[in-house]
Amino acid sequence: MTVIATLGPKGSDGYQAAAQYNRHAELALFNSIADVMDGFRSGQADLAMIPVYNTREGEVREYFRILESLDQGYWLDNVVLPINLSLGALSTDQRLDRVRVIIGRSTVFRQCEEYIAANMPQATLVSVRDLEQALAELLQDRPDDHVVIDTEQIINRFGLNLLDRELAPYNRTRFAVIGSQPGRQTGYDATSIITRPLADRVGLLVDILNEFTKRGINILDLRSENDIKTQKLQIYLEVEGHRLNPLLKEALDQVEHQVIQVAQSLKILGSFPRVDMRIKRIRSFGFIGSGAMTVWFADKLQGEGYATVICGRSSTLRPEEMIAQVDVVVICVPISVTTNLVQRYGPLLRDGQALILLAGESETPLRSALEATAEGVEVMLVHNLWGPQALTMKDKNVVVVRTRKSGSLCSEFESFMYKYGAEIHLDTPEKHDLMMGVSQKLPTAISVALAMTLAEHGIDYGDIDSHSTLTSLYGVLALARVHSQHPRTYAEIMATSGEGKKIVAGFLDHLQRISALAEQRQIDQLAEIITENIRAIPSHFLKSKMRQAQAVDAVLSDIGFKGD
Ligand SMILES: NC(=O)C1=CN([C@@H]2O[C@H](COP(=O)(O)OP(=O)(O)OC[C@H]3O[C@@H](n4cnc5c(N)ncnc54)[C@H](O)[C@@H]3O)[C@@H](O)[C@H]2O)C=CC1
Ligand SMILES: O=C(O)C(=O)Cc1ccc(O)cc1
Repeated sequence: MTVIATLGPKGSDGYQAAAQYNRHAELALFNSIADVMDGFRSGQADLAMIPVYNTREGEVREYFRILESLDQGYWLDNVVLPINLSLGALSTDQRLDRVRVIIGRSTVFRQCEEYIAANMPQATLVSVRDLEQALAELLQDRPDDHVVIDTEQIINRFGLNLLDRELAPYNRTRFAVIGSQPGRQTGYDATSIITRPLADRVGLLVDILNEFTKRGINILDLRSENDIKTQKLQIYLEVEGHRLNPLLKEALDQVEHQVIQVAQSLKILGSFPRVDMRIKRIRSFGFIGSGAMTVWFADKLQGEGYATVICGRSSTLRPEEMIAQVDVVVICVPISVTTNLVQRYGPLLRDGQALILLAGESETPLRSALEATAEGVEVMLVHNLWGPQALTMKDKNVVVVRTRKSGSLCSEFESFMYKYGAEIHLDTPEKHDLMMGVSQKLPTAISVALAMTLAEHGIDYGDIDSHSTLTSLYGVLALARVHSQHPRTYAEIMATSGEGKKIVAGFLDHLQRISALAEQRQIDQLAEIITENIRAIPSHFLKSKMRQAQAVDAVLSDIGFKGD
């Protein structure tokens, strides 16, 4: 039978946490965290349960030092226990203003500070290590001005009268479960790490955090302490992901060898299923479409603890069945079939579900989604401006088009993207499509037309680099990007409808006019057009983009980036 070492006595919060973790386990009860750990180390118990954080007290200070010396154990799980503290007395008519002594454990006193100050400010607090023994003595001596604070179970177990309940509301304690085997990977994990005492170094903390941030790894907790003897800084971190996750391994490796630059300066305390204090309304996402972007988002959502189901054209699970099972339906198919599928599947959603469109076009698909779904169905469009090859969404743009039917489920999806660092921009459907005319339809059309022109005139691509100016390189880079990815993605982009169409149409008119003026050698007029353009472009925009262009020039002229 499993034996768990935990804080006693029977009925206390430590006892309840261990019983909640494994109700069949035998519990070995101790009076201090250090004794609990000694019990585990000496082999008296298979697991140890120690309090690490309380919503009212903050961190439990001893645990930092205890964990630092954790040499033969792993932090492998957690228990979050609501703590309900009650007041017990020997008589039922005990008046609170006559109480002289309150008996309890020190942590309980800290949690009930406000209650004691408000109701028994005159009382002396007697903090005991061994509550069991203190209560036995109380029952023997029976002083009429003593009361006890602890859980209701303890008050009842010692036959005391319950005077008041819930002395400290919103009181929850997180306990760490320590075992001798590392925790298994569940896909929704966190890892806790502590550093050895660190030598002073400018920017150390920022540089450590940056290794996680640039890999899109969320930091859940950060604390620091000064080592008692050396007064050097020690940092405790809890980050999302399992210690076997390649990105996390890479980040930890960089922190140890590139940032701190001291071997063995990090100690991984363990990986465990993530403790979720936030309230989530969405449990599951169902995707219609099983392409690259679906796989990308489903993977990230799973990492956030959501269940995901994917329906492709050839999967056995049909969208009709899937829709009935999930909270949020995501349609992520080529732009040209999005509206069709919205019309087909939108009516199957019921009130309380959400339909999220992941697509590069907004006006027509959203209008159909609003028409096709019942009044109580949430509707929103998300257009991520990165491709499926992106490692993370950190600092990448995403356009979110909310509708009058976007509610809390849609907000939860937005929060998920916010959490992982996406730059969220809210647009109307028309604004989205207009701006995609500028950033997608037109540049793609130009790149495609340029490649066709080069082919038509038999231009040798080997001559491009040797004859390019700094300015002409940009167009060639766009050409390369468009022709290095899935042709269908860019064909779909060129064929989108909505406000963006007028950008391509306007461009063609102006190109023709410029081309005619050039043909007629109207140099003054052409220069006048450019001057007018300069007046229309905000000067701060021009300046800032020119600075960026020069930074790109510097990279491109670097020997490693010169074309070969
Ligand atoms: N690939 C990219 O770089 C980006 C794509 N997007 C958007 O994501 C959406 C999906 O794009 P990808 O995943 O890249 O496409 P994809 O071509 O990789 O996958 C599309 C999926 O839709 C399915 N599909 C095609 N026609 C269908 C039909 N008639 N009925 C049912 N399913 C059908 C295909 O079987 C495939 O599973 C598009 O709306 C696109 O605008 C957004 C940003 C970037
Ligand atoms: O990676 C790139 O350059 C892209 O342009 C990716 C991309 C493709 C399609 C979209 O709708 C949004 C972004």
